Amino acid sequence: MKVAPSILSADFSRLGEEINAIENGGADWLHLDVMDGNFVPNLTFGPPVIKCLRPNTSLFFDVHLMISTPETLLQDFLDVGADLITIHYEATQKIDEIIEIIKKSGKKIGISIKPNTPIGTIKNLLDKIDLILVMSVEPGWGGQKFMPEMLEKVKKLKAWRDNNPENYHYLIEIDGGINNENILEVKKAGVDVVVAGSYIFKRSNYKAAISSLHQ
Ligand SMILES: O=C(CO)[C@@H](O)[C@H](O)COP(=O)(O)O
Ligand SMILES: [Fe+2]
Repeated sequence: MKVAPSILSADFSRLGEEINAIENGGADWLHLDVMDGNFVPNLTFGPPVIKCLRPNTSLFFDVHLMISTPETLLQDFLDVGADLITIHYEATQKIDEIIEIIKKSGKKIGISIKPNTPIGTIKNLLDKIDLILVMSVEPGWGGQKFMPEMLEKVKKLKAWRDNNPENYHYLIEIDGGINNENILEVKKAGVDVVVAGSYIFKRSNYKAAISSLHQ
């Protein structure tokens, strides 16, 4: 299982150093939470910040777009070095178009769903995507409480993929409230990639925090 620290809980005044520290601490991916103050009430950063971070690390850039109509900024995120772009199912009417554009660019495409969106809603997209991101908190902030009932979505996604390996190749990622107390349950449900923000960045030893999620 891969661990993708979310820089949302990092010290933004020292972002480059923080990323080097989690890279040296064994992070597999870097999770970048982009918020627009519209799809979610919070605001973070956009393509210029990601562009500055790109030469600083060789980590895989897992960009989680919590923005309305992501199609308008898609090319910018591709241009600044995103490796995987995850858009929210609830944020656009143009999912098929977005999937096409990202696939043509050679980058990976993920779809995310909020806690209240049933998993069946996106079933018809699963054969076209590289990753499905199950939100285990309401998107918008780090440091919220994990919603264990979201693991039912993970179990369904795993069963669908196991039963249809020719058509389904997606990774299952979970995001929100992950820590050393729920990680075993999360792993057992079938998650391939865990995002963790506050659990890692609130600790002084990032390596130990990342290792505790890997085990
Ligand atoms: O997308 C989001 C929040 O909307 C996340 O990626 C959070 O940043 C995860 O933070 P923790 O819940 O692990 O503190
Ligand atoms: Fe996220």
